[in-house]
Amino acid sequence: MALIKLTNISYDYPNTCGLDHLNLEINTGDFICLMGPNGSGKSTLLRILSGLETASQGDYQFDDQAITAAYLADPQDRQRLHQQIGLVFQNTDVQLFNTSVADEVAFGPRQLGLPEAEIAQRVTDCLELTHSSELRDRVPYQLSGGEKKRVALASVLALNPTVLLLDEPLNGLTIAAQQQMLTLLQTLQAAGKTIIMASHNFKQVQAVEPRFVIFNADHQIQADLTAAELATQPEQQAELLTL
Ligand SMILES: Nc1ncnc2c1ncn2[C@@H]1O[C@H](COP(=O)(O)OP(=O)(O)OP(=O)(O)O)[C@@H](O)[C@H]1O
Repeated sequence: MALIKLTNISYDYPNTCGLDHLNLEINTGDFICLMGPNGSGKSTLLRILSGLETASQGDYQFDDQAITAAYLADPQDRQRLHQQIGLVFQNTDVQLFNTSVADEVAFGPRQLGLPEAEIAQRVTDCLELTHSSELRDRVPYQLSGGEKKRVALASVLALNPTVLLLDEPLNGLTIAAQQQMLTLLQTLQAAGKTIIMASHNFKQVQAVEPRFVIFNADHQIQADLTAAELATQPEQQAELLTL
């Protein structure tokens, strides 16, 4: 049974199409890389999966639960989904709003009402995991782009989600930091998490051998391939190198 099942999902913005009749199944432990041209719908899909938006049409099932506008309108149900699916935004500035990194990472667990000792442990663990321990007393707003990405990821991990959604997590990072981020995501996958990331960095991402879900400019899924399948398709690979 798939963890995530999208059936005929479309999303319409006021003047433009965001997604056009998507069908997609994602299993627990998958590592998926969403690729495609600018504006093809990758961020829109991540927003729908996270429950920030609901599809204009179609059916979204998460862990056998239909995620509908009515479901998301219920604060408890919405919180349950947000606990299970964490989104690291492309623009981390919209995600970071606390006055210290430690408070930023503690924010989600505090919202859940966890005991302070448990919160403190999660903050320490998630900062360590994201190589951000030395940032704990810094002001998030003043961090570098790469540091902000690590702290945003730590703050999402602090909720211990089953599924991690990341919108262009490699953007603005040095090659070394990109590799560090991918290694971390692989570690999380090995720990049982499901990883779904949007990226343009085919060369870097290729090394972690994800499943590639490739969009076309018409906001549809053009191909859904394992890394091994993609390796047998030089034309598709050449196209991904141009994104
Ligand atoms: N808030 C919005 N209002 C109107 N149209 C939008 C909005 N957000 C996205 N769109 C449009 O929806 C389509 C899909 O956009 P989306 O951001 O999902 O693409 P993307 O694949 O993530 O692009 P990129 O690679 O540039 O990040 C595009 O045509 C875009 O212009």
